[in-house]
Amino acid sequence: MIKVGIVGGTGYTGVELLRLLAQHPDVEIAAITSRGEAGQPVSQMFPNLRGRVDLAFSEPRVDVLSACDVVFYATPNGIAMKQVPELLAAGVRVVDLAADFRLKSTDDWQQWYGMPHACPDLLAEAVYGLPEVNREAIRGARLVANPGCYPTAVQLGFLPLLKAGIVDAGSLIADAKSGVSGAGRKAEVHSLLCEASESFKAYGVAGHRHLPEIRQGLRGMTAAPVGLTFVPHLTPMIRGIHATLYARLTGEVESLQALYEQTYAGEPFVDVMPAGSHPETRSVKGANTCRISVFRPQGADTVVVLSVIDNLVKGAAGQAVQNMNLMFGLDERAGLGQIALLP
Ligand SMILES: NC(=O)C1=CN([C@@H]2O[C@H](COP(=O)(O)OP(=O)(O)OC[C@H]3O[C@@H](n4cnc5c(N)ncnc54)[C@H](OP(=O)(O)O)[C@@H]3O)[C@@H](O)[C@H]2O)C=CC1
Ligand SMILES: CC(=O)N[C@@H](CCC(=O)OP(=O)(O)O)C(=O)O
Repeated sequence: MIKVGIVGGTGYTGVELLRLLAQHPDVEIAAITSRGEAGQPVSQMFPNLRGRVDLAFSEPRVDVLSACDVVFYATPNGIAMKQVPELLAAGVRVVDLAADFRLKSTDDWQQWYGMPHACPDLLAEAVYGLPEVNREAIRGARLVANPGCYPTAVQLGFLPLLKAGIVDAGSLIADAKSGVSGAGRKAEVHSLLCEASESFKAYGVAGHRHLPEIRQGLRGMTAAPVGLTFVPHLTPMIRGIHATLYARLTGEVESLQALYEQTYAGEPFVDVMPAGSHPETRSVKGANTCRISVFRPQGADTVVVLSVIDNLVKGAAGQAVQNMNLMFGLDERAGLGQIALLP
């Protein structure tokens, strides 16, 4: 059994990791941390885990985490980078759900996250954990940077078009909407019921920290210069991301539908919907799936792609488990068989 530690076990992505890992056939959960809840039994705080997780929250101490085979960081940005060098030195592998190891440029990190990087020497080694792009590098990696939620939906949506070189990579548009759990579990005014429900708004239009991450990923898919307009929105639902993507066709393609189906043939967690479908966020709620459909409205030169994920699963904890499976040579699908909840 693989001994797993979770740092940040009381946040939404930490609890989602617990839900998935408690059902994983090859995993033993060995440590779950929370500074605020240290000493409290996990199942007392989260009764859905009664009978499944028989541990109490502990302090995030490196000496305790060093006994694990792999540690997941489900913590705010800038926390993992302070502990990861010691864990790697102790032979522990790490999957960071935060952004600490996603950007390759320390200047970009400083600019978008507003703090100096604590271990810039590890950025080259860290593997960006989008399996549909980096599967081979993830196998055997010591340190995986799990992608952000918006970046997962947007990159998977654009990938077939950029790889085929049939769109203007300089004028891409990603219009994305997220459920409120994307903001995490900490108390904040903008995520209160009365603030977030029965309303809908864009935010971060001038620049969101996922912009450099998405741009970096898209640059790896094409030799052409990439230009991206990214506009996130907060929508009054709990889980889910719906990304509507626009690109201008510049090259010939017989069938966009066939291009998407061929690109993702054999991918266990990307589902290309039948032509003409409009994927709904509820069709992926609780599942590690990205559902995609592709359109060319009125035969004009604009391609429209619809890409939906659950921000907490394929956008965070599920993808992290998928990465762990690859790192340890397991079946990539192990523990990730959940079907979405309807309604
Ligand atoms: N929510 C989402 O949809 C997604 C989130 N992410 C990323 O995943 C990470 C976790 O997000 P989320 O679960 O939403 O966050 P939450 O705010 O819900 O939870 C954060 C967790 O981290 C712990 N924590 C906070 N500060 C520290 C610290 N200094 N040292 C150790 N533990 C700490 C908290 O517990 P305590 O304070 O008690 O120790 C808590 O358990 C973030 O980096 C986020 O950006 C990525 C993709 C999607
Ligand atoms: C709705 C909402 O607030 N979403 C978050 C993004 C989700 C996330 O946690 O992204 P990282 O992993 O990169 O931090 C936001 O826009 O800040």
